[in-house]
Amino acid sequence: MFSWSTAGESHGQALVALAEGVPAGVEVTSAEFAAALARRRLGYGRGARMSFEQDVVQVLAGLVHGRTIGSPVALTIGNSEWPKWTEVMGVDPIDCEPTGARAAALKRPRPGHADFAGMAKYGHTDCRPILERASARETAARVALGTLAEAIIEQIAGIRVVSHVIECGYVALPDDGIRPGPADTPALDETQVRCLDPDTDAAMVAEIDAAKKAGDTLGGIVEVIAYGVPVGLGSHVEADRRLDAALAAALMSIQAIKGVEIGDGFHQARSRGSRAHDEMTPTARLTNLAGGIEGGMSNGSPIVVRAALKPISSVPRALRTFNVDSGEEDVAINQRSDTCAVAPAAVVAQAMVALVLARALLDKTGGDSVAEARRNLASYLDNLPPAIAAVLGHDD
Ligand SMILES: Cc1cc2nc3c(=O)[nH]c(=O)nc-3n(C[C@H](O)[C@H](O)[C@H](O)COP(=O)(O)O)c2cc1C
Ligand SMILES: C=C(O[C@@H]1CC(C(=O)O)=C[C@@H](OP(=O)(O)O)[C@H]1O)C(=O)O
Repeated sequence: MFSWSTAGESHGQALVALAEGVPAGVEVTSAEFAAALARRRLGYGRGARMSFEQDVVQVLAGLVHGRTIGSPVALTIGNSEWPKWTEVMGVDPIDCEPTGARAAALKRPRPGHADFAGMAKYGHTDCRPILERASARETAARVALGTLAEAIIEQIAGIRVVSHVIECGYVALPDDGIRPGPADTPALDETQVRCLDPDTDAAMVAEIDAAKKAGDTLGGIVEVIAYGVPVGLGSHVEADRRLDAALAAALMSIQAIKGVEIGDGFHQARSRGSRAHDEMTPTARLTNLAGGIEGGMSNGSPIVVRAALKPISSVPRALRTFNVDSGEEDVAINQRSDTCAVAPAAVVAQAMVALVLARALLDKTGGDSVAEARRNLASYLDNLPPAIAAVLGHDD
């Protein structure tokens, strides 16, 4: 079974990513991992850390001459800032207390962060051990894994995944605004806030500037679209095999994501049934309000999912909190934070969707190599009942 995990702290030596159940013969290069990581650093509204830190990716295992060999894929993303943090974040015991600005214990849990609940749960009186792992720095490892997942799903099934920003603060892409196609990732990379509509992109930049000027932060809504997903990934038969449930959990696991929508889910809820569902003719689906999933299974239409990102929690206009030592009122610290991370969140959401689809696809096809998985997929699709193949457009 395809599975993955990450390790690493925000100011530790490196992030680590591990993927298991990877078929042999997936073509992917170090340069592709690096390009995806660079994409996650894009986006207007990011803080200073994005400009001085680099993601140094190194694939350690599972890949030989640009192809997976069937063994686990392991990689690290070195933190180029590590030399400044060795004293505070070093793994071995030290003889004396660390010194310097970075060493000061963080005693004021920041609202909207993991600090308060994490200190209570793990028994710390310093926020550092909590914030180091709660930080969205970890999403770099997920994006690296997503690069592998995108290669798996494209090379076995021709699936292409894109992500964009549809809302940033009060600015929204109009309902009839331009949506990215399967090959639009390079065009999206050229935008400021990952929105192809130039007027909306510019309005989002202005919204971020206004929030920053007011000492405030912003969230937004991202959309991920997966094209070319074969019918029948996921299943209705058991709760934990539902594709919509897996996608919702994966997106919700991203730091600061507070809402997930499959297709036009919230709009559907406000509609009458006669307008809420995607009718079929013998040769086509007429709409895709369901976002490509019915009964927990892909239905052959593009998969469309959205995720809502809360505003950045470290608000320059300091939020009220308390000091964990004195119990007295205080305000939260705020250092060099992002103003808005909606563009990188879209890239992270894309990675999470690719990871879920890679698992669902390999669950369906089986196969220890790309070639075997492809043969199995072709055999399944070639044997669909003819009238069903006709609706999907597979009858030619
Ligand atoms: C790509 C990305 C970048 C982020 N950057 C920041 C940041 O610079 N400052 C901040 O306070 N929160 C940032 N966050 C959000 C925090 O990580 C998040 O609010 C915090 O971990 C608590 O979120 P949770 O309640 O969903 O766990 C970022 C989130 C993402 C997805
Ligand atoms: C480092 C990254 O994002 C970080 C995510 C983050 C948070 O609280 O989630 C807070 C900021 O870090 P710091 O507080 O150390 O300045 C961001 O820069 C990254 O995305 O690579």
